[in-house]
Amino acid sequence: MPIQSICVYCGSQPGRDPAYIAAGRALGKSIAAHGLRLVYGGGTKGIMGAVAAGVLANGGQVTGIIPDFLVDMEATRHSLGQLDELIVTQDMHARKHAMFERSDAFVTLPGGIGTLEEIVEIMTWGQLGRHEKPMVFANVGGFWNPMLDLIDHMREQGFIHRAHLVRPMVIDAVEQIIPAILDQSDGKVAALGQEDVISRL
Ligand SMILES: Nc1ncnc2c1ncn2[C@@H]1O[C@H](COP(=O)(O)O)[C@@H](O)[C@H]1O
Repeated sequence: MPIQSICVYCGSQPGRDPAYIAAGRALGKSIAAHGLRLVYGGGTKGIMGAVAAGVLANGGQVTGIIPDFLVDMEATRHSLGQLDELIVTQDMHARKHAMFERSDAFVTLPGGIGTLEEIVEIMTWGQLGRHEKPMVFANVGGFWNPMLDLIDHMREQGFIHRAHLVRPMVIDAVEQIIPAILDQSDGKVAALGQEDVISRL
């Protein structure tokens, strides 16, 4: 099944380093340039807003999936009207399920607790054999290193079972992410030969 849509998990805040917002915009641009659809949480601020803006500014398509209560928290409600598809769910559970169902791959940019929860759930479902969709940590400025260390620690201590099912890619350069996902889905990731920028847990 060809990759058609990319789910991006990321912070609803911009973070301290301007590189995070720049990475969000660049990833959005890359998604649009490859003719793929962005699926994301519908936020219009922070890195979430930057990714969506990056897609829309480059003629791409965006599906925002947002729970009812968060629509009302969005000060810029009108901005949601700029998305070409907006799905409003009853609650967070329905939202996360809809994001999973509509996405062919998952990318995690820097973010906070919400972002962490989202990618951990996707890794959990992978470990349980519920999907084989590509997963990527966009390791902007080494942001995810503490998380990657924790996962290594869990593995060393014997808590990562069926580890072959939980093998997200770790990619530093945002421009490399979409090509790596497309190559993985073609079974070509080994041929990339870029172990310095693309590694696997
Ligand atoms: N304003 C928001 N709009 C949409 N979604 C939001 C918003 N604020 C938080 N969220 C949810 O949280 C994650 C990101 O959470 P962080 O804690 O900022 O990493 C986002 O995907 C939504 O699920």
